Amino acid sequence: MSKKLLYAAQMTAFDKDGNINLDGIRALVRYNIDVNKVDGLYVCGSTGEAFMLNTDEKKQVMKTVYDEANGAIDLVAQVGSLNLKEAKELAKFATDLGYPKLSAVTPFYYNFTFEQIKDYYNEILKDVDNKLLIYSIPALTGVALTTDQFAELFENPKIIGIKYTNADFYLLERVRNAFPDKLILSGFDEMLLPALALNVDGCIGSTYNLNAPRVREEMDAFDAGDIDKARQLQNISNDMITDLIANDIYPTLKLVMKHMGVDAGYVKKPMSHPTPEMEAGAKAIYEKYFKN
Ligand SMILES: CC(=O)N[C@H](C=O)[C@@H](O)[C@H](O)[C@H](O)CO
Ligand SMILES: CC(=O)C(=O)O
Repeated sequence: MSKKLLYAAQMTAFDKDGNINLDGIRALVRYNIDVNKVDGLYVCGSTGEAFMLNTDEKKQVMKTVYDEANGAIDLVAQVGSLNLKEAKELAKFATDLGYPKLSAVTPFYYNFTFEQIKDYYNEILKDVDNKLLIYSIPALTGVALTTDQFAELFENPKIIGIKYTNADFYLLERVRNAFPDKLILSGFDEMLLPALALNVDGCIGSTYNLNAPRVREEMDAFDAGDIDKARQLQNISNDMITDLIANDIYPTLKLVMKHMGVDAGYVKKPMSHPTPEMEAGAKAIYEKYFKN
């Protein structure tokens, strides 16, 4: 049985005014490699607040992460954008840098038809020699692809898998069995164990920036057939994720990181800057789940 893959969704550090902080980004990457020992990073996704960045900022983030990782781990550049020209430009930029994989969110906001979505993916990949994971997150995009639609997208051989951020386990079972050779990575950290039960290849998530060691232990327990242990670990993780969400997850991820010795700076507005109550909540999360 091959080992499950653990990817952190890379955060982007900002200063108080919303400018990207490259030193903070480097420190986060180092922590993910040296302490979390992740297999890879998902760069410029939701957790990276990338849908609030301009093209040049996205390029700077991709370059800084690539540079700091220095070939030590796998890297996935999320290039999807409602501006297809930007998506293409980023796909070329990340590929030229050396990113071994791309990903693109399904185009959102306008109710695009499936034909339009298919054109979008094929267009992004047309001029680049790279592989791509479909980023499926229906709760935020409103786009829920079916098994048949995934099959049509997979007709493009450059499309190698799915980042599956969806609570629909019926669909996950259908998709996993329809495409045994595709890379399927689970995107809801709080639903990892049921996704493992359906034989996903691993996971990508925001909370792994903090919680990767516990999650590695859970996946190893699962691989070893120790489901009770995996369930206990998922239970602790889910208490932690429930507390993170109640405290406002994006700024709180960064606040807890700071307790771990990594200054990840601020989130970007319109996300919220921390209040004293949020700071106290983050300290409590750190002490309860991470201080040893
Ligand atoms: C929108 C978003 O951030 N999704 C992440 C990955 O897809 C997850 O890692 C969640 O943050 C996490 O599962 C908490 O709900
Ligand atoms: C996995 C996730 O949270 C992201 O899109 O960044």
